[in-house]
Order: sequence, then C-alpha cells, then structure tokens
Amino acid sequence: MRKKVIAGNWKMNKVLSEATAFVDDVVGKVPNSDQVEAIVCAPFPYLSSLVEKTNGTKLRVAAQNMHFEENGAFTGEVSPAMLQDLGVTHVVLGHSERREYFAETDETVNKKTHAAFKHDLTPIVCVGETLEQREANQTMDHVATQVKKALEGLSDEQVANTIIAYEPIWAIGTGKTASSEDANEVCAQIRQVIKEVTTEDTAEKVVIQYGGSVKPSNIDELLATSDIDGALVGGASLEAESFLQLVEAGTK
Ligand SMILES: O=C[C@H](O)COP(=O)(O)O
Repeated sequence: MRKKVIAGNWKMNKVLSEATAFVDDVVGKVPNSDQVEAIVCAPFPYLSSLVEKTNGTKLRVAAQNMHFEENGAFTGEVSPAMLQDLGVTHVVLGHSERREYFAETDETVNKKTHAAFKHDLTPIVCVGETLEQREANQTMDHVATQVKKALEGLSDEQVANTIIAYEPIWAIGTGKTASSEDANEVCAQIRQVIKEVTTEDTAEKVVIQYGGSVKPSNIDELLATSDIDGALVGGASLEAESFLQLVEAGTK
C-alpha cells in the first residue's frame, strides 16, 4: 500500500521567526506513523535552520524550486548540490506558479527531475490544467504530456520514487476544490499514463498528490479515493494546527 504524503507549500510566506515557531510547534506532534509522511516546503533562506530543527524527527523539509545545473554563472539560483548538502530531502518542481511567472517549461522540469535524483532529492513534480483547458476538454492530454515529459529518461526505479502533484490551476488559492471524483479521475489517468511509459508495478508505487484549496474539511474525502495518495497544500498549511490536522488525515 502506498503511504500518504502531506506537503505544506508555504510559497513566499513567513519570516524566519514565524517559520521556526511553526516547526517548533509542529515537530513533536507529527504522528509517529509509517502510513504518512509530513513535509514543509519552505523558502530557501530557512532551509538550513529548519533542517537542523527537524533532524531525527518525522518532519521532512523540501525546497520549492532549484536549478538543474551543478553550479556556474546563474545569479540568484540554487543548485541541487546545495540542497543536498543542507540535508533537504524533497524539492517541488514545475509548480504552476513557476511555470506561469518564471518561464518553467516541461523541458526544464525534466532536467530538474534528473538533477534531483542525481542528488538524492525526491522530486515533487506539479502538473495541472488551466480553466480554459478544462472547459475545452483538454485536461488529460495536457496533464499526460506534462507527466510524460517530466519523467522522460528516468529509470523505472526513479519513476517509482517520484511524487506527482496534480494541481488544477483553477483550484489553486481560489477556494474551488476539484470534486474528489474529478480529482481522482485525473490522478487515476495519470497512473495509467505512467503505466504506459513504465510498468504496472512501477505505476502502482508512484505517490500522486492532489493540490488546490485542500483544507482540513475536505482532505478526508480526497484521501478516501483510489488514486489520491496525499496533498500539496498552500494556504491551509500555513497555520500549525491546520497543517497537523491535514497530516493526521493521512493516518486514517
Ligand atoms: O502548492 C500548493 C498549491 O498551489 C495549492 O495551494 P492552495 O492550497 O492555497 O490552493
């Protein structure tokens, strides 16, 4: 059985004192369960302190992005080696906000996915359609292309260890959640696409999260479906209590 992965993506929020207070509050309360993995995806400046605070605990720390190159003249960027060196375990790649505002493409996401594995980082690859694409019945074609391109060239073992986050763009930060049936249908089709490019066994191992206005009041329904294995949560992950409720939902 796949474990549930609940990741709180803080995006560009919190100052250092707020970030550390959150982790101090949460770290001892993360359920000691093998069924759920809890991750905070924090801004770059806090990664070092948070990794130190969470060392030896059940709470993992992720970056929200990285460059695919090892090093070089890329002012303002952060390399996979830097994240690995800090002790970060996961990295969010291809979030729709990176695709929309920072020119992230399927090609750069693919390069970053390879770079993540090279540095022992678990990639959380985000995919999802716009409202226009959904209304034009293009959701599955679009998402399938994003998934296939992101995974291109990976070994079956690497694919099995990739986390996919299905986030319909129209549901992010809007309060509009995809119904659990609709979200699960897309997640099941994503698994089917992975099956086609790898093996059934590999596809069954892939953790597929849903993201988009997930909160304590709707997470149970989402996690009760066949193919949603967790959540990538923005707004509702910013408060410790709400984040812990989301993680708790993963143990049921
Ligand atoms: O990475 C998280 C997603 O963009 C979802 O954000 P949200 O929970 O605020 O809708």
